[in-house]
Amino acid sequence: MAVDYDIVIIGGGSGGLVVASAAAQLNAKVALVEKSRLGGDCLWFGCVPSKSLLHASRVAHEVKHSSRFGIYTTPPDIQFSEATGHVQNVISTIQPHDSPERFESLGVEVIFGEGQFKDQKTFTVNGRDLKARAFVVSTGSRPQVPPIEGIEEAGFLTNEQIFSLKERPQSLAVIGAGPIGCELGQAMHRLGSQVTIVSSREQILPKEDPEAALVVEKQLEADGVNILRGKRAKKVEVIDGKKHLWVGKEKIVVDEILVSSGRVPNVHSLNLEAAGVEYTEKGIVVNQKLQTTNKRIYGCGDVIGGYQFTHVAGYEAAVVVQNALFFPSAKADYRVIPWATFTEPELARVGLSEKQARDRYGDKIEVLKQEFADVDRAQAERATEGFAKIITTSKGEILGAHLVGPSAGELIHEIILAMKNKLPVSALTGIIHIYPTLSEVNSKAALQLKKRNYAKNQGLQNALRKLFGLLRSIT
Ligand SMILES: Cc1cc2nc3c(=O)[nH]c(=O)nc-3n(C[C@H](O)[C@H](O)[C@H](O)COP(=O)(O)OP(=O)(O)OC[C@H]3O[C@@H](n4cnc5c(N)ncnc54)[C@H](O)[C@@H]3O)c2cc1C
Ligand SMILES: NC(=O)c1ccc[n+]([C@@H]2O[C@H](COP(=O)([O-])OP(=O)(O)OC[C@H]3O[C@@H](n4cnc5c(N)ncnc54)[C@H](O)[C@@H]3O)[C@@H](O)[C@H]2O)c1
Repeated sequence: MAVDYDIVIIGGGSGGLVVASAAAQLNAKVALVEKSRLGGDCLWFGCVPSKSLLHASRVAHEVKHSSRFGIYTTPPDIQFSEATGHVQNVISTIQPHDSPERFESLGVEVIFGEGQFKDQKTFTVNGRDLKARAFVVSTGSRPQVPPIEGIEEAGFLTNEQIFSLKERPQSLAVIGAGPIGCELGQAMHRLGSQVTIVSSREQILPKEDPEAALVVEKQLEADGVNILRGKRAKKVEVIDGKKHLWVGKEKIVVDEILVSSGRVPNVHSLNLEAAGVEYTEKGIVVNQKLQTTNKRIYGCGDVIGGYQFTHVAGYEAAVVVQNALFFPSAKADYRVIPWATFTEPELARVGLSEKQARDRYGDKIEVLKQEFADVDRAQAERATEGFAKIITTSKGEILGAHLVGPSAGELIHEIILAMKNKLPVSALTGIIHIYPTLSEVNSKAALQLKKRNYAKNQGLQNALRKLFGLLRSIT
């Protein structure tokens, strides 16, 4: 039986929009179903507003601390509503790229509505039955609200409200010390809120290299952020307009609470059961080809769990386009997935952690660590906290990298390129790095393997000593 569409995409965010534009540009017949606005979390409540708010907060911090460069100012007057106004302006500037008009001009049929699967082959929206050769579920995720007694009654903020606040909460408790909690905790503190971060683990940013996370933690504390480690928020009560939050045996009194304690996949209103699509509380179950348990239905982005990043949703979208429109042969490859947390200092990672590398390769690994303090450009800018740590096999194959420090999210890309193309770590010393740039942190880290191997090679050292002695004697 003929169908109307090559592909129907449910959810128009980072993943769904990439599928839609690529498929339409390949001349496929495409429908995109979106329940609210195109753009998804990244544009409206995620990457774009958080990086914009972080930038405003960094400027405030720089101004406040400019005397270390001999520049004296009065303390900055932070107009919070203008800082969030800047955030909204950035969103408005980027939004046309994700607009329905742009997608319609590419040939995508954009349908606004919240639909459901009717059966294995049909998605119904606004009373219309959409039949397609393939479907993609890319409905993203939403904040997980932890089981804290009284939280619903007391009220709280998530990433869906914080960027449109007009008034700065004088004090803010941030529940969760993952990337959202650390980025927004630092931004809000630098913009004038008194922030307390509640971290369920001893280590903030628990998915990161412990030494690297410690560098971020020290900066947060130097900023004045209060961090409660190894504790969970348990109960909240409103007394005289203030929120009293019990964290273990401690009580903190704040004006507002930001919940940043993880994400849940948006699966529930889709009637996935009717389509034979299995899911767990982590997300829709997919195979390596990103097919769900119904082979005609694919999943990509946050809704399938895993790495919840815009660039990963985009990568998965490319795999889905190939498999859904043509022959399902492409497999998602998660070996070289980078990400960064945009606190100051930034923390960027690709590949294995030191522990994962040791678990897999035993002691046959090398940990090449270079502090930013030995990089002249970092000294010039007094941004010397942090390091690059590159983990390799003894032969120099790059297994992972962890950078914490100025512009770490930018600097990691040459390592990603080397790793993806299976270049040895020596490739990072094989190109000339411009002096003085922060990127020297990578070449200096990489050079350590050469130095280490030379230091171990007594035979070569003796031979060179003899050779130079001979050359001197005959000159
Ligand atoms: C505060 C914050 C900061 C972040 N910062 C970064 C960052 O710096 N870098 C980075 O890489 N990632 C970042 N992320 C993560 C990133 O935003 C997500 O990984 C990314 O948006 C996931 O894309 P997606 O397509 O899966 O979901 P989304 O982009 O959220 O898109 C899902 C879309 O589906 C729609 N939808 C939901 N249910 C339905 C339904 N039933 N029917 C129809 N449509 C539906 C939604 O309205 C939405 O438009 C951040 C996230 C947050 C919360
Ligand atoms: N820069 C970026 O790329 C960026 C920025 C923000 C978010 N993100 C994405 O969004 C995802 C979600 O971020 P997130 O920070 O919400 O989640 P997360 O899962 O990474 O961290 C949340 C933390 O909160 C803790 N927690 C849970 N309940 C708690 C409680 N009651 N009290 C105290 N702590 C509690 C969890 O143990 C966890 O460590 C990230 O994993 C990432 O993929 C990316």
